[in-house]
Amino acid sequence: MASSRNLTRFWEWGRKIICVGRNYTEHAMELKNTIPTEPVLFLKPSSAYVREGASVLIPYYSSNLHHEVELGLVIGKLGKAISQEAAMDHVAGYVLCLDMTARDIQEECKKKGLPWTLAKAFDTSCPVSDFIPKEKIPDPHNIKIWLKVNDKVRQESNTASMIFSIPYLISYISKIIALEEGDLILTGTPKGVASVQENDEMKAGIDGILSMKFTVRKQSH
Ligand SMILES: O=C(O)/C=C/C(=O)CC(=O)C(=O)O
Ligand SMILES: [Mg+2]
Repeated sequence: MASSRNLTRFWEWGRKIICVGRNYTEHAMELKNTIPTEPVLFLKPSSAYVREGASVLIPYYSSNLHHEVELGLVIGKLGKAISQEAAMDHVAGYVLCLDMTARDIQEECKKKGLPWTLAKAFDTSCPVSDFIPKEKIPDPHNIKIWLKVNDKVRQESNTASMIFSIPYLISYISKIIALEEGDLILTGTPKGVASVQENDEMKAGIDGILSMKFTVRKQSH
């Protein structure tokens, strides 16, 4: 039976946010990571969502918050162990996302062998754009995504540079975690990640499709 919920406002449903890391060679290299042979996965809670008009917060325990602009895949129907051939049938649309990352905390977690939750999953760590219907992006492996801070370009790349394709990611993830309507997959960030400061304005976009703006504020204790 079809859901009565509005998929174009999937962030209100409280479904899963599954993030892929190190999916662009030049970004893996800028952080001195090896190039992965399988996707690197982590999760964010739905409380991480933030929409234009609200601020992105620097967590009180971090002094190095990084932006990561990413293409997001909005899942339209339930699937487990989805084949690569069927994968695109499970995509209902797209969003532009920021995977906000407390890089100083992530470095500490990596050194201590701890999970990345404090670095990646805090409230406001997942700004999202309006929903983009699937038909508006006929080839998601050939779009330009970009991010500016205070009008200066920081990230600019084509999704053609992803290491693992979208069908591969959907197939790989769904063997481990069932994908449900309203889930979001972040496909990884290209190179150029860097710090933002209080009062900075982040503007990000997909060429020819949309753009979005967020202001950075400090979280009070
Ligand atoms: O391994 C690291 O140092 C950092 C990895 C990430 O933050 C991965 C991503 O979130 C990404 O590549 O988009
Ligand atoms: Mg990321």
